[in-house]
Amino acid sequence: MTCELGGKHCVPCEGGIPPLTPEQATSLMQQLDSKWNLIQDASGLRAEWKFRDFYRTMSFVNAIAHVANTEDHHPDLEIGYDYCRVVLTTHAIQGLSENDFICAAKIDALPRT
Ligand SMILES: C[C@H](O)[C@H](O)[C@H]1CNC2=NC(N)=NC(=O)C2=N1
Repeated sequence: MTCELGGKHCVPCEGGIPPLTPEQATSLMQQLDSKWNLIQDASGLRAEWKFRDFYRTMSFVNAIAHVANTEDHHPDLEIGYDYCRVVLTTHAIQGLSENDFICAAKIDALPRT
């Protein structure tokens, strides 16, 4: 198995399912880059990237925006001159769903300069 998550697509989530348990989330973390960390109680996923300048930061941010719009699943982004912080959580269930891991895997696959 190379990356099962990266080949999947997000399924619209409007609630009605339980968030992933910490055990389920920890298991899925194995398919993501080691940059990603679980937020306490496995309520979200967080990662940070550093860049050489604002142009490179924004190129990456725009690529993330494309993933988010294509998958209809939207991370919280914090951006500065040379960094981008990403938090993924599924608002509708106030916790993690597989959608968060699918988006994270697709972000991992983006080219970075
Ligand atoms: C119907 C549609 O899938 C939902 O409104 C989506 C949009 N993007 C979303 N993004 C995130 N991060 N969490 C959500 O629950 C969410 N819901």
